[in-house]
Amino acid sequence: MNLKKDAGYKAAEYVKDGDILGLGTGSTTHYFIEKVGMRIKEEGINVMGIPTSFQSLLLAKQWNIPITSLEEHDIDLAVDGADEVDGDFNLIKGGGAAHTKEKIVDYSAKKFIVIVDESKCVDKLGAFPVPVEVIPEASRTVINALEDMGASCEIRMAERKDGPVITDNGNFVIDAKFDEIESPCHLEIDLNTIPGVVENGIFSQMVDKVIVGTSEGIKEL
Ligand SMILES: O=C[C@H](O)[C@H](O)[C@H](O)COP(=O)(O)O
Repeated sequence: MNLKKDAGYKAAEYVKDGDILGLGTGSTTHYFIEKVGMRIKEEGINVMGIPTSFQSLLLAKQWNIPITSLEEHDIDLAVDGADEVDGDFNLIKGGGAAHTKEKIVDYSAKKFIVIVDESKCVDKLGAFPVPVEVIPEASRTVINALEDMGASCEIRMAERKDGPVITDNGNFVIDAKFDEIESPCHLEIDLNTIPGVVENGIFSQMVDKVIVGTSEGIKEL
């Protein structure tokens, strides 16, 4: 049973001929991109993708999905994963450090579908730390500001490289753990007012549908 694959493949059913697609990042979106590639090959549908990361760019190229950009096109449908989803469709994203481009793409789409397995569904956001992308030179002052807001912070370290994770945009990521996130919408706005913050991983707007892979089958919320 592969719940991420179930959700990703289901979302690909919403792709229509001629669509411009926002291609999210991560292990769940992997299956969406794969299935879109299969539909291009088998059904001959005509779509183009706007990637949210080097990961989704490379995967899209592997599946022969034509690539375009926001300079050229508006997005009909964006499909993306999440690290947490609450009952009001607020999200935490950025477990793969891709949330800045994801937010640009997802928020600009006419329709935004989130795909997750059931482990990502929560009553309240916050067990997963909020990823905050920062200009490297601002790390210390941003951490000070985040701590003043009640978070405990860590600069995310790379696993197969010495030193910090460097995002696709050349920045650091601070993982900010808040005890409670009372208002995702306010926190999303407040975090972005700290000088040096590029973007944070709270997504409190724009989600049209959540597709959840569960052990009892697909649920569409
Ligand atoms: O930065 C990464 C993205 O926000 C991902 O969409 C998110 O972390 C979920 O990834 P996965 O589907 O691999 O759990």
